[in-house]
Amino acid sequence: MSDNVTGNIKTQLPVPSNWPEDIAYLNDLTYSAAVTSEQRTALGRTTTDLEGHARITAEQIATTQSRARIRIISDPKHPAHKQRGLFTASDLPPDSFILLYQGHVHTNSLSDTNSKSDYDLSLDRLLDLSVDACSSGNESRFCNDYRGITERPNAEFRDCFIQVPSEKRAGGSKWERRVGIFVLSAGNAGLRKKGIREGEEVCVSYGKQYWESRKVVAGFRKDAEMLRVATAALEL
Ligand SMILES: C[S@@+](CC[C@H](N)C(=O)[O-])C[C@H]1O[C@@H](n2cnc3c(N)ncnc32)[C@H](O)[C@@H]1O
Repeated sequence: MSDNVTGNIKTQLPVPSNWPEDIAYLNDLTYSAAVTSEQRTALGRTTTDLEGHARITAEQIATTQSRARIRIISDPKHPAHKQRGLFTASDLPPDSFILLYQGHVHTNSLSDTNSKSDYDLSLDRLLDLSVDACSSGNESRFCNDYRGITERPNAEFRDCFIQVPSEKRAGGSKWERRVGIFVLSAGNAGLRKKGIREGEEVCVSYGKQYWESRKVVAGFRKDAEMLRVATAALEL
């Protein structure tokens, strides 16, 4: 087994500043009992299947907190005022890896899904698995949608792989599927060639569907504030 493999498993980052007390801080994914061993196996890949995907090293995981920090948003004009956001702790060039999206992996069946979660992200559509960071996760759960904050997103969710030990695989390791947050590429015109500067907020696009479904949930809950925020996000 290589050092990388051991390192990925043993990387224990300290609970970061501004972490909420009622949420468990995770160093790796946890799995619902409903996730089958076949689904777990299918999340693993041999090196030949990894074409086009970033391979995240143990060192990149261990240095997460030198790139990403949580801040409580004090600007009253920010649409997530008094909530938390994800900010960079150093200058990050285009396409660089920021951090992994940690949380609880669950199947997309109704009984295994927390319909109230604002932190649920698809992990693998074909396998019908998602990662929910509602009750446990890492800094990534605080990444806000760009609408009302910046003109456009500066980061995105991307599929990636990390190396984990496997007694069954030759070489004693396998590559396992994760979702990470990455700085957007520079773009053909090079408009984003500066990447993200130290101290800037990391913002992705949740997609219109996220805000549409929040509008529906707000209607069910008769939550006027939630409806206002979702409507405002959709108007931008
Ligand atoms: C995944 S959480 C992001 C972290 C959140 N700010 C927190 O402190 O837990 C998603 C929630 O953050 C808020 N949020 C994220 N982006 C927003 C935006 N652009 N405008 C308004 N609210 C936003 C909404 O309440 C949304 O449901």
